[in-house]
Amino acid sequence: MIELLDAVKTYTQGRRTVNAVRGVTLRVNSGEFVTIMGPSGSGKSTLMHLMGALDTPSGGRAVFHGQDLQTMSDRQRSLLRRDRIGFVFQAFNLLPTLTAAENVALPLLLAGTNRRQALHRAAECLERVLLAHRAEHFPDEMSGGEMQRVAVARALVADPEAVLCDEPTGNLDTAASREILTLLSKLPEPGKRAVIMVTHDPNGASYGTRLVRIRDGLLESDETVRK
Ligand SMILES: Nc1ncnc2c1ncn2[C@@H]1O[C@H](COP(=O)(O)OP(=O)(O)OP(=O)(O)O)[C@@H](O)[C@H]1O
Repeated sequence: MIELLDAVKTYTQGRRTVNAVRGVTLRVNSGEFVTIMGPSGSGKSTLMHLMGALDTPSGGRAVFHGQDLQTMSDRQRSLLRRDRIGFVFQAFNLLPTLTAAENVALPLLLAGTNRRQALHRAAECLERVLLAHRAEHFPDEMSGGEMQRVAVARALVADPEAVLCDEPTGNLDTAASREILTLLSKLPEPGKRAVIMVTHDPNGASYGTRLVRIRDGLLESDETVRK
């Protein structure tokens, strides 16, 4: 469903060039929970941005369900992200003035869904992350683990085919990390959804079905994780 074919990403700042991703070929299928590990600066986030249509490669190809990202307009790519990909980041990125339910509903509201329907769907997603009882709470009334569960619910609200997570447990204690990882490990469904997670935590990688290691912008290894 998501493919990188000899993908290259080069950043240029003035006369300085950084080869963040130097030719990576990777195919992620629905049903998989792929974790990406590697040293700081090795290109993990850049790789995730390419797979999530947040960025386009400078060379090679990034393909989502057969569609080449470079052939899409910015608007088409942003609709792809809105409707078919969910994102979870280390910093939760919840809006402080909205309740949990409103934060989860926001992507649908921005897409034009009516408020009643959007809040109904948000309630379903909050139930899925076991937070129905926090629907009317504001982010500053919740723990870090709860805020990240709201962020997972928000990522699921459009029923996406891929959920991309960049260090989702980076700000959480061990117990909350475990909860989030357990939750994420239940999201992949064959024929429906894949989860891709960048992590520094080897324990986090043990929740995945496949571990990809990146070093110096290149794929170092790609292995099935034994349960
Ligand atoms: N927008 C940008 N402009 C210029 N250089 C960038 C940009 N984004 C990333 N880089 C550089 O590309 C390289 C790879 O960065 P990336 O963030 O993908 O690594 P990472 O493995 O995710 O690192 P970390 O684990 O520290 O988050 C780094 O050298 C970084 O400085």
